[in-house]
Amino acid sequence: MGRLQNGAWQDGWYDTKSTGGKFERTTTTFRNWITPDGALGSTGDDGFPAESGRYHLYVSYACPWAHRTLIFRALKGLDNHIGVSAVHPDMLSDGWEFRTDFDGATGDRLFDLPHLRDIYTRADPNISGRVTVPVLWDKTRDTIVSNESAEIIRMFNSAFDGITGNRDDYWPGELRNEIEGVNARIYDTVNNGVYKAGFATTQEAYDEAVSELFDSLDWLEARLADNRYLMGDRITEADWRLFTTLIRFDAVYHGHFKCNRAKLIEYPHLWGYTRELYQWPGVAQTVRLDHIMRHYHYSHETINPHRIVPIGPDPDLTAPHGRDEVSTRSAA
Ligand SMILES: N[C@@H](CCC(=O)N[C@@H](CS)C(=O)NCC(=O)O)C(=O)O
Repeated sequence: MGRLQNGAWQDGWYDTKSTGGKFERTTTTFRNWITPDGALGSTGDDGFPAESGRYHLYVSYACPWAHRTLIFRALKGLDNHIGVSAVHPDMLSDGWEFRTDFDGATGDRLFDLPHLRDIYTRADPNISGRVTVPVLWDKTRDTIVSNESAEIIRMFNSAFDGITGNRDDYWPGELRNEIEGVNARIYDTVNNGVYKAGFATTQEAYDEAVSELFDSLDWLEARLADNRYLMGDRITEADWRLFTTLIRFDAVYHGHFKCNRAKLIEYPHLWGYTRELYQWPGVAQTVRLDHIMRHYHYSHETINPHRIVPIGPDPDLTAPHGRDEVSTRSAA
């Protein structure tokens, strides 16, 4: 793993020395927005109109942030409008690679380049920063629209509605304030919380992260006892953002990242909720536990130096979820 410095690749692991053993996620670089007519979005430049076949998504099936974008592509009927390339699950000294010797790793379907970093330097030859997935690429302007998953899912939520006719809304105006509050806690203590626990290099940093994580899982368990989804009876982006961490929890975060006060399957409401979301039309195809297991255990040499991929749990994600009863209860 490494980063680009003025367009040149430098190998190296995350620096936690300067932050007292804490893992701190850096901010993303490309922040343009696709809009229905190419008008300026919240940040970046204008000129990225929604068009079928114009944009391409680079993902890792292992990555929870990229996973969000794959889910929104499926939920919003964008499969025939936005192509996908999936990297190899091993992220080693060259960063994400387009090798194809793993089932589901497609290679770079646009340019046949060897590394994801080549996509970044194609967009900007002097770029500095981390080379992360997801990346949303614009074939017309030959550049990166965005590499921020939270914003890509909001583009997918509405920008292409005129093309697909799919008007399902996971970011409804009347719930936005509440969603932002819930997202903030889940991002900090759950989505990123598992990484803060797993990448901590001091006991104090680990203790703090893991205790905030399990406080939040207790809070979510209580919330989902009386609410079918985080916002009640309506599924929103907050649920999909939480789902990509929950679906990885017992497979990698519990063992590999030492988030082992409890397993997900020990929380009846969170576990039923995870199964319901997994069984949502189009979602199961976006979940690749083989990529997830391989990526984390094989790529993080500092945590797992022998790169042994454990046998892993094999929970029945297709078992009846029983969540319809929660809706009935809260509606009654
Ligand atoms: N803010 C980004 C974070 C994406 C991210 O951190 N992706 C990880 C994979 S799970 C990655 O590509 N890491 C490579 C690196 O940090 O060098 C987003 O949500 O889109």
